[in-house]
Amino acid sequence: MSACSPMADLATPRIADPSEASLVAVAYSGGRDSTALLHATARQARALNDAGASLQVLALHVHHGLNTCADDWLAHCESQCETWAQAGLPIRFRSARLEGRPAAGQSVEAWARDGRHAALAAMSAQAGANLLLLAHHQRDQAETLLLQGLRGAGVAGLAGMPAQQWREGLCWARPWLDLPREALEAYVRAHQLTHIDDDSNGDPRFARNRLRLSVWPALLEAFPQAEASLAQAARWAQQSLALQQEVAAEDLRRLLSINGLAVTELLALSPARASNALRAWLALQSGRPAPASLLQRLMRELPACKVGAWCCGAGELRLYRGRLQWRVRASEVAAAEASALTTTEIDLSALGYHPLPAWHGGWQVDPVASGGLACDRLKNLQMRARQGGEQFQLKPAGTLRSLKKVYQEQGIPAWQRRGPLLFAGDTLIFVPGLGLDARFSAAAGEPQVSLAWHEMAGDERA
Ligand SMILES: Nc1ncnc2c1ncn2[C@@H]1O[C@H](COP(=O)(O)OP(=O)(O)OP(=O)(O)O)[C@@H](O)[C@H]1O
Repeated sequence: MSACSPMADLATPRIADPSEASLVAVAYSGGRDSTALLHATARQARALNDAGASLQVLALHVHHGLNTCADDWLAHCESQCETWAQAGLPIRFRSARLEGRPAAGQSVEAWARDGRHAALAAMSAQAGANLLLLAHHQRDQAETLLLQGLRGAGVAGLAGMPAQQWREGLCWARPWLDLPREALEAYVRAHQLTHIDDDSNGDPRFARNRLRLSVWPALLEAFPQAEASLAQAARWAQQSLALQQEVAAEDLRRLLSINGLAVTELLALSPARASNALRAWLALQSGRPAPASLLQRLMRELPACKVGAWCCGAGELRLYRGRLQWRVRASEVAAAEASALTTTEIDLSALGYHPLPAWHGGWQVDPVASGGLACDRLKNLQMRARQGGEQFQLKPAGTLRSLKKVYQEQGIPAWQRRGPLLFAGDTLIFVPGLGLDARFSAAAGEPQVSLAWHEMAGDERA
């Protein structure tokens, strides 16, 4: 495969061979880079189809409704795809238009990015695509690292953009992240591709534009290797981030119980390791990175506290009997209860996070080696609110007991008993806070997954 082959090196647990995927989505803004990526992907799909595969490429365009030229860009993208399709490339086109405007004080860039991501995810899901390609390249990665550094980011920010990442059952992949911008320019020239030029790229109100226009030319002149070196620095940061996450997961396995995080044991760790574990736990609880100020405060105050409460997004942290617990605030719980009265049919067979805004949370599905739910049981499940009278078996050698009794025995506080229950038909199979009903634990060697219910923080629910 050539250096510009967009589907090279995209091996993932689910798509080991790209020819197995019948639909590959490409995020197509109409700009130079995504035009090149879409064209190269479609050409490669056609070559694979000639060799017997059956691949379709889905070009996904998002109309942000911000620029007066946005209608023209949409029309350009649609007509370009039509032209390519007529020339025999296996391309289909879809678009979505963002509604509303950024709120007063909200960053336009952040609003557009969040809306675009949601629209791309929704269009991919609707079409049945689980691989979405983005045209970021090495220069974008180098810029991201610089911008994050200038904001004072930690390792997670300095790691830049991942080459691939599963979110909500969709693999977001950047196959050209290691390619210099010049390689894409050369591809566009070689194939005489036409693309749009977004005039807002010259607007110095946006930090990335200021970096591109003023800083980058001077930087390159003084340090010609800057792009490759910064991208390499992001790769080292990605490795460090992975290591931090592994250490945090190991520590949390020891420190966590159903009653929360053991504070004495946490503080017995080195300060760096303790704040690493705390950061990971807070992010798991609230579904988003914890503010650095909260983390610093907790590290300072916890050693001197026996009881305490701290605000954390829409949630609240409580220290009680040596354990730190996180809970959604009472008003949020009431809203969640009100919306949780109906049965929701759900298919959890895709790995990753499945958001359920109406239930104010989502399911995280991860592969495990043992103690999980068999993969062939993940379709046709139902979520229901607790009605009373449910039966649950906690241990393999135990008996079926009333859920209420199991909650009491395990010391689960009332506010942790509100997550939705997961049923297969009439049988309760999973309870947030308690886990999987032991009768449904998959046999050793069987493909299986772990399930976890995460409540969303309030600002995620908007
Ligand atoms: N409006 C959009 N519709 C669909 N995908 C988009 C859109 N804007 C950006 N993307 C995707 O995100 C990637 C990075 O976005 P960025 O804003 O850096 O690109 P761009 O300058 O708009 O266009 P390009 O990267 O195509 O030159 C794009 O390469 C493309 O894959």
